[in-house]
Amino acid sequence: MSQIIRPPNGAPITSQNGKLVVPNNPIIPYIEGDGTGPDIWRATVRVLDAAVNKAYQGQRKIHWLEVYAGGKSFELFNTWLPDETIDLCREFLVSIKGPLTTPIGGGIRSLNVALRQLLDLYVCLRPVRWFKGVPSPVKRPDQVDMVIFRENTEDIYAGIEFAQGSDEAKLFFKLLKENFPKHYEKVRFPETSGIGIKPVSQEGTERLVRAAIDYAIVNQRKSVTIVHKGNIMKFTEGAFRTWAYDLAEREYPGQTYTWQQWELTKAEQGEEAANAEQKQALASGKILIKDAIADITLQQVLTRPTDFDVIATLNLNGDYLSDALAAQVGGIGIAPGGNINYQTGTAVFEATHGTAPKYANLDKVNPGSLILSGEMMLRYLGWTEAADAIINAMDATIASKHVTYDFARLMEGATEVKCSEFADAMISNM
Ligand SMILES: NC(=O)C1=CN([C@@H]2O[C@H](COP(=O)(O)OP(=O)(O)OC[C@H]3O[C@@H](n4cnc5c(N)ncnc54)[C@H](OP(=O)(O)O)[C@@H]3O)[C@@H](O)[C@H]2O)C=CC1
Ligand SMILES: O=C(O)CCC(=O)C(=O)O
Ligand SMILES: [Mg+2]
Repeated sequence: MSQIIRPPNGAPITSQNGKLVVPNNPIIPYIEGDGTGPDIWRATVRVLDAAVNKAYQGQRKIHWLEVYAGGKSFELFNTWLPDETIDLCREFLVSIKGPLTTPIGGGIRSLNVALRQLLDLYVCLRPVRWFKGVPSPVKRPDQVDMVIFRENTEDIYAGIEFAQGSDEAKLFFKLLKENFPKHYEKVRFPETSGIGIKPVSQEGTERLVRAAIDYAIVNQRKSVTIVHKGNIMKFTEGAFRTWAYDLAEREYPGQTYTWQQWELTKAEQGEEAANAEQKQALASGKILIKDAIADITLQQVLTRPTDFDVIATLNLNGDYLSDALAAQVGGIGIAPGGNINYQTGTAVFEATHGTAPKYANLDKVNPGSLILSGEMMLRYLGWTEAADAIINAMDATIASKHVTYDFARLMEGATEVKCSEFADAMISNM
């Protein structure tokens, strides 16, 4: 690739003793993205620059560096994800991206997933909160205030899959037949099966759960719910639950109380004693670590949202849950996220939604998710005043009912604005 010109007046963000060191002129790589990516990026970058300028009056400024992935990269360099992009994201630590297309059923594997795996961004952090006035399908969207910690490097997304009839699938089934005959018997139609493998490790689980508990402590949250399908997938999702509980009890005995402890006390001393122990632990300010099976979770986040606060879950569950929860607070147009490695500091911020290809280049979709991902990025840098300016402008713009099509179609008395006009409105509301 190497046509990349580094901004001459910018400086890199670095990390020292696990803390980010952010200069006033950081270089931040960005990937425009496919489909609606360029539209929402153009809107977002203006809002982010305006917020930084408003907050710091020219004392601080982001120096943007375009790096390439997806369709634009393929057109320019004949490669979907150049090594240089990964190297630059690693070098400059913090970046932001638009969505990238992944073909279904064949073709290239997900570039989004590849970025997360190559940079080892083990947390996909997706906060879900409601902005006053946003149309929602539920009666009390204001009760939704959850933060999803989705494991981002393992599970079925590891990409160990063998296509039906391929040499790999044949070899794999031979291995299964010869070494694990009882398991092989369970594959109902081996000749016509594709196969996928789901690795879930103790290390991967622990670093994710540690990040979720640390977040809960710092942000004074009440609970962390471990969401899993451990009744069915005992040694992956079930183990995730056990490792999560064990980690909380081992590393955070002074700050957490777990349902696993409750079970133990109940077995040894009876339910009343267990209830009293939990009550006392929570009264003393400890965070409750509990768990829920993934299917019922999808119902209960709707029916009793106040039971959920921080959620720690596996990759696939987290993918489903984040889109479902986004719907409760107004949809995927306002669902931000960040992919983070808290050990190295490396992070790539991105919206929860995809490329929404039918709206590409129409200047139509809601840039809110990417703007709020940028807001998360600014907060991550410690640029709190600029992040607050974005939240305030988002509140004011929604309150003025100047909104993109997705909100306008459900909001009484709204004026539908284009993607770029929503950004204009936010900037004028700063
Ligand atoms: N991290 C990433 O880069 C991700 C990439 N993808 C990829 O994106 C592609 C398309 O995926 P798809 O499943 O269609 O999901 P998308 O999220 O791209 O779009 C689904 C629908 O969500 C709504 N939507 C999406 N973005 C916005 C927005 N900014 N404002 C308002 N509404 C929005 C639209 O709904 P409506 O039609 O009701 O207006 C749209 O039709 C696939 O290739 C997929 O792999 C998917 C998810 C994440
Ligand atoms: O990589 C993709 O195309 C989809 C990813 C996705 O849906 C997500 O991360 O939420
Ligand atoms: Mg998704």
